[in-house]
Amino acid sequence: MLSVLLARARQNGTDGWESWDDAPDTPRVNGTPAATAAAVDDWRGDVQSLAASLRVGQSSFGSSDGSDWDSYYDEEKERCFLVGVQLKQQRSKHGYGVQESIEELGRLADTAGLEVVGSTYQMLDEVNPRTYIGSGKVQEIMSAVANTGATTVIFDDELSPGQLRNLEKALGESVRLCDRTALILDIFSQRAATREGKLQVELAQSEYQLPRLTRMWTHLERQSGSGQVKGMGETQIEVKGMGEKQIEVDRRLLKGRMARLRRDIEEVRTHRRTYRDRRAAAPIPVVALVGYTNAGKSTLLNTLTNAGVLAEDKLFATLDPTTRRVELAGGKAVLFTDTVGFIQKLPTQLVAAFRATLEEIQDASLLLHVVDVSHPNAPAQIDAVNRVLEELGVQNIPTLNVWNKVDACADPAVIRAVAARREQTVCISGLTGEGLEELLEKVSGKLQDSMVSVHVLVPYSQGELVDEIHRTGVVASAEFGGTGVELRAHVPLSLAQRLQPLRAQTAAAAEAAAANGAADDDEDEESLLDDGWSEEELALLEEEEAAAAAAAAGER
Ligand SMILES: Nc1nc2c(ncn2[C@@H]2O[C@H](COP(=O)(O)OP(=O)(O)OP(=O)(O)O)[C@@H](O)[C@H]2O)c(=O)[nH]1
Ligand SMILES: [Mg+2]
Repeated sequence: MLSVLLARARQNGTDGWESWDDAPDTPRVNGTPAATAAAVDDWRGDVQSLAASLRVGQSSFGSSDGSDWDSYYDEEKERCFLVGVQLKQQRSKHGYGVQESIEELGRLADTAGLEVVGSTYQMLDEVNPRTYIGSGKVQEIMSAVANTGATTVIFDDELSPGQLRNLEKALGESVRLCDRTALILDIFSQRAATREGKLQVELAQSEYQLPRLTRMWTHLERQSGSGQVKGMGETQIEVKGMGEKQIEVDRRLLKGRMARLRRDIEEVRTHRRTYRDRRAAAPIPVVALVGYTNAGKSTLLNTLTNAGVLAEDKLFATLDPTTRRVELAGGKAVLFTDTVGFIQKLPTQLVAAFRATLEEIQDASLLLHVVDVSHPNAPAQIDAVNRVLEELGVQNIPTLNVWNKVDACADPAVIRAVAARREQTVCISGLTGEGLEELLEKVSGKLQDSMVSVHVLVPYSQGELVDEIHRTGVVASAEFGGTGVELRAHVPLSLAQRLQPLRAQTAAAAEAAAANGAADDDEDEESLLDDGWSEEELALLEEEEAAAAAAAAGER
């Protein structure tokens, strides 16, 4: 249903074919013949302004058909040609189609500072184990490269070391080969800002390079000039020759470097863990913003908190988590954490590398799954994000679906109506501020759901606990008595556990205790129930305790 609505909401018609019957079998190679470009030289100014006006509101990656004159004349940038493959059995209803995936690859190339001059794709029953695509397609790419002046060919899927070698041989020395994984790794290495981020990316790059060392050599040797995608040759190893023996030496060097990187990462992580533990001791609930890259997570954090986080129309604008405090209605504080965006075909090395950074997500009390609901591929992006969340083992953390950029939808009213009918879904615009009040209300409600109710008597000598209950919980009543403050409140579980010694005795419980001759100091279920803990809360408490014990055992 959502996909139908989204299709209707599309502002720009995109794809050529919806079913396999419509799909062209051998798509034409797209490119800009040099001769044509020369012929239109005089029109250049007009075409450039036309191209610019067409691009308003879109990415700077204009068309995928190579008719991007603006870019054609950009002498500064490295020109690249994109190649995709659609496997017939892979085309699912919600999945990214090959054209959409190539368009996204184009945006990644743009982010990495490359100029896209053309693209092509092929539909296959299965990939060619030697060259990934068929030999006819390789020929087509060779002539497209000659026509467009491309110096780099980027494949939309990860190529095996053997496929890279064979394709490189076929395409010749003057063409640089790259795949989606190397491109994403390159963007990450350009953008990583913190020491931890940089170390993680370097480790991921090394893992990618290790089995491809021989081809990296040829790459490095040819790359003595300057190229803008340096991903594959980034690791600082001296390459002197090409003999097998030297390869072995370098493999060993690279492995040594990887071991050092792992140690350094562990050290940085230990520091961060200490910080997190400290934060956990003053339990302010953490709300993590997760979602597809470019969904608008940083914009939302900025609008909510003036965080000043870089938000831009680029993929992977954010790599390092930023955490900001937000006050909800009633003065309760929560921490909002912005995280790295996800993408379909996310390289496994990167999921693993960023697992540590993504611990921010694992610690969260609530996830906000931010979706660019104006994007034609929103359903596929939602699926891709859910898959990564599953991989990270956080699919059980309570989640609110945040449909962002409703202002950019062709028919916002329809989207709003659908969202209103769905559970746990809020429609917002991080840009205009629409829906943010409702969002914060829902956040507050969800957090309260995940809290337990307590009834405690806090002595005046422990006034700081009263502050903490007010700050992190929702207080139903507070009475100032002779010895302290009697509070009924909903608080986070960890605080509830610390408050257990201060449980207020109800009159009935006190009587029962007197009848038994002594207060029962066993924290058994009944006495907890007397203190106002519901059976459900007790079950929750037990569950959480068991989970915490299991997690602690796992860490050891
Ligand atoms: N029209 C519209 N544009 C938005 C909205 N929210 C964000 N954007 C735009 O979308 C682009 C991406 O926004 P970011 O906030 O950088 O997205 P992100 O999810 O942080 O992206 P990554 O850090 O790359 O994962 C920017 O150009 C924003 O201006 C919105 O509500 N409406
Ligand atoms: Mg961001």
